[in-house]
Amino acid sequence: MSDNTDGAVGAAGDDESLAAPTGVSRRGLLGLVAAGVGTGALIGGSAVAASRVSPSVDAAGQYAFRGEHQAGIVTPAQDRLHFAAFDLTSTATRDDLIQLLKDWTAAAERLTQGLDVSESGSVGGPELLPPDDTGEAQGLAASGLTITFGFGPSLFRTADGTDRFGLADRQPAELATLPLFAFDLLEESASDGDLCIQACANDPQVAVHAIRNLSRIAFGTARIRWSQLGFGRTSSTSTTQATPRNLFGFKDGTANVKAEETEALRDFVWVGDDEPQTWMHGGSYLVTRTILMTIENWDRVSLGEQNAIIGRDKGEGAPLSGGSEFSEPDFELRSTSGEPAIPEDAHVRLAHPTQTGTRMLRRGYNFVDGSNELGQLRAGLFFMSYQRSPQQFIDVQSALAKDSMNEYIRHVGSAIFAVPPGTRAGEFVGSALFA
Ligand SMILES: C=CC1=C(C)c2cc3[nH]c(cc4nc(cc5[nH]c(cc1n2)c(C)c5CCC(=O)O)C(CCC(=O)O)=C4C)c(C)c3C=C
Ligand SMILES: [Fe+2]
Repeated sequence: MSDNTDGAVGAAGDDESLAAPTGVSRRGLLGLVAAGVGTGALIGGSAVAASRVSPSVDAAGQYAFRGEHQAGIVTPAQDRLHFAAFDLTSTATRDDLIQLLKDWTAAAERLTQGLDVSESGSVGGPELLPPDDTGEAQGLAASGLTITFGFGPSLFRTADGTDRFGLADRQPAELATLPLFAFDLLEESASDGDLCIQACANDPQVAVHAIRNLSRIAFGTARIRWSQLGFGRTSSTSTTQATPRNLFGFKDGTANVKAEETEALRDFVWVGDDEPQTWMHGGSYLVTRTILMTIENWDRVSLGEQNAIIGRDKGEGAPLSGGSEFSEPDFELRSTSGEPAIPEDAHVRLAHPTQTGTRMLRRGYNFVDGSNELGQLRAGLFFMSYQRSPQQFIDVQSALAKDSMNEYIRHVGSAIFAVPPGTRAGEFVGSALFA
């Protein structure tokens, strides 16, 4: 498999590629069943569960769970997110952790095929027992679901240095809690975690169903520490996708590392063979930042000032030095008054590789989590970035200390996870860590 395939087997539903899905939707599956084609031949030779075989409500494709890299990184960013960070319970043992990862692997592989978590699923089990699957995804297609797992620093060593699971000597040197940055106002309720699961799909119910059922499987071994729903992607991760907009109304993701940039993925996203912890080869580091955006204040800022803060124009997303959306910014260009066309404290100037010396793959989502007593929305950007080294994020975030956007945002959550490489046939997620 090439560097950027990420295990895709179907078109899997980004807005531009929905027209040509090649994954087998439940509706398509039923048609083939009716035509006498054995279902075992269609889905990896495994028997298809009796559950969730009602017609699909859409025809989005599927992504293979197994592959060289975990799906959900360079996979074209789906429109919906449910993210959860977990802590192991105080009684959980190394064997419990391994069993959990095995159970999660089996369930995730089924879920990404649009199936219930087990063969008996939501309605196929005994009447006297709670069903294996909660059932709210019955009748829904796979919807491009990807499930991506990560390991936090506290899985390797607790805050007081305890090696709970015999993993301390397998901790990558770079996997450490991020430093406190200027303006950070971090809340424990949105930070850190032993494990994480990122579920992305084009149907919110499918993403929520995945997290709900995976957390149910973890009962007694791990529980959710914090979680976040996202309703609209704020990045494109493939050149086949249109650039979406964040809640400031700007195009976001224009200069992102894209799935088609094989060399950039190697240089900036995938952990290379030089990492002493071999179990991380082909993996990546995920940073999450819960960033509140004071949109009521932002909405009172003039268009010209908004453009100057970002360094791009709100309509096209073109750099203020001119051109169109994908033109390279010219940071040397000055206006007739002698001022830089892209201000010194503009977001894109400070975050640009010419300033930071690095890039990252951003995969964030918009969120609105209710409102406060003043009627202000608790809105923001759930920022996620994948990088070969956490230092890349640290360098960019440090450069953003001078960002004029800081007046309108507040970082309240922060976490880092080592995301192991893809799971091959016969393996469970992260199995090389325990070898
Ligand atoms: C530490 C990394 C970054 C954080 C945190 C971050 C927050 C953040 N960004 C926007 C809006 C935009 N960001 C844009 C570009 C951009 N942002 C980062 C990094 C972080 N952003 C990078 C590396 C880049 C690319 C720089 C480049 O190479 O040109 C843009 C412009 C469009 C684009 O290229 O994506 C916008 C708009 C918000 C609103 C925000 C926090 C709420
Ligand atoms: Fe940004």
